[in-house]
Amino acid sequence: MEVIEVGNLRKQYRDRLAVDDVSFTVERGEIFGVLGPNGAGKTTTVECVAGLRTPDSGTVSVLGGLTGTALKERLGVQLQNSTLPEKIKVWEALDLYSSFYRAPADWVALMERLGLADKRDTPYGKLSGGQQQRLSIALALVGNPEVAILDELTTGLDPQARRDTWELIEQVRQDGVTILLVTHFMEEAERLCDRIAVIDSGRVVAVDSPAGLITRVGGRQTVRFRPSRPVADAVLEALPEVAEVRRSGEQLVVTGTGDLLLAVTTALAAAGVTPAGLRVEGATLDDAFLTLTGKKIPS
Ligand SMILES: Nc1ncnc2c1ncn2[C@@H]1O[C@H](COP(=O)(O)OP(=O)(O)OP(=O)(O)O)[C@@H](O)[C@H]1O
Repeated sequence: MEVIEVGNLRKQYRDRLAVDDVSFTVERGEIFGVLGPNGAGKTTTVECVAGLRTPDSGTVSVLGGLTGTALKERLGVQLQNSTLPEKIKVWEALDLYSSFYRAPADWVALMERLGLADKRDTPYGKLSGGQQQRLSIALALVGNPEVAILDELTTGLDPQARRDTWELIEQVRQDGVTILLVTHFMEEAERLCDRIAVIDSGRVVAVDSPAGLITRVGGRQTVRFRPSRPVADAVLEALPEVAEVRRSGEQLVVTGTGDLLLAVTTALAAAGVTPAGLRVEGATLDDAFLTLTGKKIPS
């Protein structure tokens, strides 16, 4: 069953077209990712889904078309740059937010799950960036939502806190919550998302599983090595298997398809070059993203 349906969404801010034409559906129990470069229109899209912005045209339906209070009861939202009053304490924020819902979660348990128990009496303004982020996730989940919208979930968290948050989100999904996740991080998208909409310049360029997106790159591989002596790019570029030759420090990075490794090593042997530290890598979600959008997301 579809929990979120977005059809031909369009949103303009004055002279800036933020969302041009975005359509996707999210199934119950899914973690659905919205991935795209800066300014692609991800936040605007999910704000429209959350009912916080009115689209200029197109349709948005959440949980069969709920609106107003009925929707707020069943939807949890964590938005980028949402701030709380400096002086509100962690427990006060959780207690206050839980009072907005008829059947809230146990906020004490949630506070513990997010590693905030020892910050219970700390004012929001005195929390670190990562702790503020974790509190905002807790506040999105305190209403026991059926659908959670999480925008840049782990931005600002250190690697350990990021991994802990991913585990938490996996647990939340196991509880049956449908999650719409905006992210910049390929690793996060690959680890968490069942399906991903890749958005670029306000349009959906692909919707697929992470593996499906990678397959679209068409078996692209990368061979890396340090040549024992200088070798001209043209030697490798002449091979039909080779699409691109780059240099990264002392390393040569050769991208291509087919039996790339054999073609490259044979050509190097013919040129009297030994490849040191030879590594072969398959396509990644980064490659798929680059192919689909022509842009690279900084990690
Ligand atoms: N309130 C606003 N008023 C005017 N322009 C806006 C507003 N909000 C966003 N924009 C512009 O609309 C475009 C899409 O922004 P949006 O925040 O939706 O993209 P995004 O993909 O979430 O980007 P980021 O990853 O940088 O958050 C951008 O060019 C942005 O500058």
